[in-house]
Amino acid sequence: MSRSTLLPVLTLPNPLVLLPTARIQLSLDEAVGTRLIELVQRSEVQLVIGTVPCTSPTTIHQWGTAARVVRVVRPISRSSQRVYHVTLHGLSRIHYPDTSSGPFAPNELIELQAEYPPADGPPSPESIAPFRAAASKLLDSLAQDATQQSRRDVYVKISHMIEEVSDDRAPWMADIIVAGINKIEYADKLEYLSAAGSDDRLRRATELFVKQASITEVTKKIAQSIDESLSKQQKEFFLRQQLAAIQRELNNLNRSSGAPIVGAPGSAPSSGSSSELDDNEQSEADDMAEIRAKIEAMAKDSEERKMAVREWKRLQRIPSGSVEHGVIRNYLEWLTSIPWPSSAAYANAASTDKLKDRAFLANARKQLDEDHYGLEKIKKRLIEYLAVVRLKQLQAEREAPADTALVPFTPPANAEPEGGNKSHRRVEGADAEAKDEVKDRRLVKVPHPANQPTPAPKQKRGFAAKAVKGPILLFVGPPGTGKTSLGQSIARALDRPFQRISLGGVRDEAEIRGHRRTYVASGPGSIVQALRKAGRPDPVILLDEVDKIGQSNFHGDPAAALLEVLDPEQNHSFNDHYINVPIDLSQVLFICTSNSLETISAPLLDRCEIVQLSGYTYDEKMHIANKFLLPKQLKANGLTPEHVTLTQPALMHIATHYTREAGVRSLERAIGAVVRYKAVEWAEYSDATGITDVASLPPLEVQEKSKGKTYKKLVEEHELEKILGIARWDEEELHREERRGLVYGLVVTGMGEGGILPIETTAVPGTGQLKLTGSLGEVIKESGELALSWVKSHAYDLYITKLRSQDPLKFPEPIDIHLHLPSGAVKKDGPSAGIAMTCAFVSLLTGACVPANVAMTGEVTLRGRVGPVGGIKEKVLGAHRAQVTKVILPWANRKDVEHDVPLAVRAEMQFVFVRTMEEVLEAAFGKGVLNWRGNMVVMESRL
Ligand SMILES: Nc1ncnc2c1ncn2[C@@H]1O[C@H](COP(=O)(O)OP(=O)(O)OP(=O)(O)O)[C@@H](O)[C@H]1O
Repeated sequence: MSRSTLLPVLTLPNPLVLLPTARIQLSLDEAVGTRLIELVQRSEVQLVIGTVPCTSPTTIHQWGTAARVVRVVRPISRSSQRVYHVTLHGLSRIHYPDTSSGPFAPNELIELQAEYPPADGPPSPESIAPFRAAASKLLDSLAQDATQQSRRDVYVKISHMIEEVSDDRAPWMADIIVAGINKIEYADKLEYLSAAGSDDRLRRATELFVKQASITEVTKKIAQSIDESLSKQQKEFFLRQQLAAIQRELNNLNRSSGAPIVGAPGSAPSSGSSSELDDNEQSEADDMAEIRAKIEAMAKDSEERKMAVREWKRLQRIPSGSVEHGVIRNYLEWLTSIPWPSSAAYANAASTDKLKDRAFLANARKQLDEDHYGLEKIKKRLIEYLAVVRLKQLQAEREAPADTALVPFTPPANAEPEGGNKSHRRVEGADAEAKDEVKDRRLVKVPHPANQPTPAPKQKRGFAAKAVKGPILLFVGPPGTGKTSLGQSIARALDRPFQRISLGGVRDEAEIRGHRRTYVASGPGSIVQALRKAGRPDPVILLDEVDKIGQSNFHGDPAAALLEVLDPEQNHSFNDHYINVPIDLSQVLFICTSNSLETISAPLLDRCEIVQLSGYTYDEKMHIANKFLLPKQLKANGLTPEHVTLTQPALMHIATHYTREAGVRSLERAIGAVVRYKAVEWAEYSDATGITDVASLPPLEVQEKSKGKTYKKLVEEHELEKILGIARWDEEELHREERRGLVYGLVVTGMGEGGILPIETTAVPGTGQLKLTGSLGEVIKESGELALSWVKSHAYDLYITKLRSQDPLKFPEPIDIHLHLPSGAVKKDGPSAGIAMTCAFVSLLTGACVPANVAMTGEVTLRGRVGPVGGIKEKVLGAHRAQVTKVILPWANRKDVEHDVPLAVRAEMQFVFVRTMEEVLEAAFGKGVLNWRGNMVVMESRL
């Protein structure tokens, strides 16, 4: 029979449920806490209250648990609303018959009628056995999955208790376990709380345990299946990789046999099942197949083939995503893309046929004339050069033994490099030997197959058999004189590819020779790159600006690397650090260009044949501008000769006032600027009038009458300032003046360009010293001192001093002479300013002036002899450009003027060739301007 009593009952907030045997702790607000404390204080024994779960904010469950109040504490902090903490220990189930009197709220202490259910007997064995089994199973699996050792121990301990506990204590055990499992749902707990009878309780606990165990099992299974599916993906990835590899092999087979592989997955184009998604894989496969085919085409037993095969084998062993794979592949791509002279692919070069052509030299001459105006001597030299190349080539072909021929290697249908899968090659017994023998015969000299069953067609010898070593040309001259474009013309004449390597500022040997493969992002040097771009082993390679290559430094010696490239004795086995296989460069025609010879190392000069280009006269420039530069610029700017016509005076004005150079590069640029200006004008006119065809352009008068926009084809001299701005060189000409102590010398700059250089002298109070400034080198300083000594020794004869024993720098007043060469930042050296400096001193000390139209060059000795100097053509052309009309030159340079200076220039200038200083003074100052005391002969013998 159940006992009924009025109890203080604490409503538990959702999802709290207190089961018998369990303990909970919860916070209460001030009012509830104070009441509870009052109750505790009033009670003589330990206070027991009822607890009831709130199933919703206003209702309570019908079953609850009587609980002992273990502790009520009031924490020190009063900040929060819930200020009391109470600990309750569940004792037994209680039933609340009247729960409809609500509404109820959680966390409240209410008075409720509660009934204790009657004590139940021991549970039946039918419900105990499944309970024990289900509980053990659940606890075991919980112990297995527990991550903390302490938890695992608890589960194991309870599991043991289940086995040992007596039957009548089993419901108590059920309460303990259900209360201890956090994962049990709220509704299940409420239902379990309602189970008053022992059997009922065990049955529901068993159900709960089974449910929990199956949830855990399912969770595990799901996790496992996720794991499995992940590893399946990985498996799929590997399978796909294998599939791609198989497809590649099939494609190779397909390609070499020419037959489509029907139904092969990915045999894309033939099966028609390709998709753009396969592109990457497909192109990857294609690239590898291409490399492989190129390796196969390499000459057997050649160094490059051995290296390629070795690297190919390594490539096969390395996973395709790895860094190393990329490095090796990159290397193989380079190695196989070099046009190896030994390769059968280059056995027949088109240029050989070209060379055999009887009209070869005539055609070459035509080509040179088409590309360049003038340069007669140079063209003659180039024709000689081409004739030598041709003769050597033909001779090499004749010398090749007639009874041997190269059988070109045609890869067999299923051929593969040595690095390939060996199982493909397996053939049985004698048959295998025979096949190997056939393979070994690839690209080797074999006796002429006169009586062979299937004779191979006789081929021309490959490049490996030729040994043509052309001389190396070195074009030296100022910028823009056509050195590079002459190189291009030679390549066109020989019908060979042209490549240009700029050596200006190359400081690192690796730029020529490549970096070793151990460096990150290493690659081959410029020679190999040029060969690859040319695509043939016999290109014309222009080494531009060899004079500007860096000297030996800690990055190696680039000039030394160049020596190896250019030396015919060494360049058949040029070693690029990256490629690391000797490369035969003996078929390459190297042409070097340079602005001056001074900075080129002697060993390099020794290997080259020098061809001097010294700049153009105005007349030549006019021709080049009319025939080449203007048409080129018109074409480049989308116009025709009908659109723009430059008058000859206008062209000449551009050349003389807007450019001051030996070559024609600035002239071309200025012409380009004029053409562009006209292009804009034409476009504006065309937009305004709708006239698009220049043929229907009305005459200028008609255009002007219409009062709209006008367009004039003709560009005249007076319009240039509007187009090109103020002329650059007008001012300087005004500044050339006739002054005491000032003389114009002739110089050649580091760029190989000639010009005039003022030599300024002035006298300042001093102690008879000579001061030389203007970045002067040792030699030019010495010749300055020498010049002064000559003047001092002739001071009396020239009426500078009154007594032979007087020093003109000390009498009548002590002075210092300061000599300066302007453009102070530019280094100057050499003896050729000797006569000009002497004239400057004489002018300073006598007061006579040298006219501004006179310029001179020549070395002077202490005896007053004038010695020859270099760069006469450049200097004379420079003087001509500067509109100097009288040039004083050493007698020994007469032939240079006759040979090198164009007639047109000679006709416009006066040349005075001198042997002695006296002749120089007469030519410079004019006859009779300087007074001489006594007789020259006497004077000379005295010295
Ligand atoms: N004799 C010539 N006939 C026709 N065109 C010429 C002639 N000389 C030079 N040119 C033209 O002048 C331009 C400059 O020539 P190029 O580039 O060959 O000069 P470069 O001597 O190589 O100069 P750099 O020393 O600066 O390299 C080119 O457009 C070239 O065609």
